[in-house]
Amino acid sequence: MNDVAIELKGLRKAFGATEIIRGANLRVERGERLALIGPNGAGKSTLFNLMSGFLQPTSGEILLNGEAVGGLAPDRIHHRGVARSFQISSVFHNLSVFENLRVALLWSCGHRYAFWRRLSTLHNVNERAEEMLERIGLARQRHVQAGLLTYADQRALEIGLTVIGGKDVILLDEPTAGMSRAESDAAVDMILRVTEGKTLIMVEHDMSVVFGLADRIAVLVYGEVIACDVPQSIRKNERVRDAYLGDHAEKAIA
Ligand SMILES: Nc1ncnc2c1ncn2[C@@H]1O[C@H](COP(=O)(O)OP(=O)(O)OP(=O)(O)O)[C@@H](O)[C@H]1O
Repeated sequence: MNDVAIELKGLRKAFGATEIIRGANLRVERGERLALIGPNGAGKSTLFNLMSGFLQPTSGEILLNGEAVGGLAPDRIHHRGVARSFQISSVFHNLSVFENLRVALLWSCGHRYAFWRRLSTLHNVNERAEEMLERIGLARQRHVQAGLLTYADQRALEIGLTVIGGKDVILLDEPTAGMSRAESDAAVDMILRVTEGKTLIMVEHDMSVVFGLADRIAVLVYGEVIACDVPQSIRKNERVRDAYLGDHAEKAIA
């Protein structure tokens, strides 16, 4: 059994004449939680888009469980076990929290959502949606229209929608962006709970979230992974401090 869930080898992506990802190498082990950090414009979202099929690499390889997936369409990569969230909300605002979870689950299993179909008749769907409601802490809001949830609860729902399909590799793009300190702390606990046993790759700017969640941290600077290591080593890494962490590191150590 291959212990590497996802691997990038010499990955490059150019937009016109501008190369944004410049030979990125990364190995993410099965079941590990990896935070991807780096300055604005370093190429973190671009790397996510490449890993999830929303962009095609210019060259280099993306291996999922040892098999090349670079260039496959997003639905094919999803089918092979990768689920991603977006910075922009993917929640259906007019549907209830519970209904959102059921739709996401059906879509992930390859069913088309039909409003006239009695979803309750579909095997297992209600049970799994119930379970996810509990895990994301929204059981009491199950009948609330998703658009009426607080911002933090909408982000929690979004994570539930990403994870509910049962994929093994979860990509979260800035899951705590825009949250208060208390909301971010609660989100960290929730993310730890819902991604247990899965491979998690997360883009995040908030260093207390990064240091609270990650087994390892990969630092992307100008389209290259300049370091990938356990948090204690990243804190001490001179190159990382110079290129990015600076003051962040001092705060993270505290
Ligand atoms: N489709 C595109 N066409 C042209 N340039 C692009 C495209 N997508 C991203 N870029 C450029 O690539 C660079 C990296 O962008 P990206 O969003 O990946 O960075 P990031 O590390 O996620 O930044 P941030 O932390 O600010 O979200 C930026 O200069 C951006 O303008």
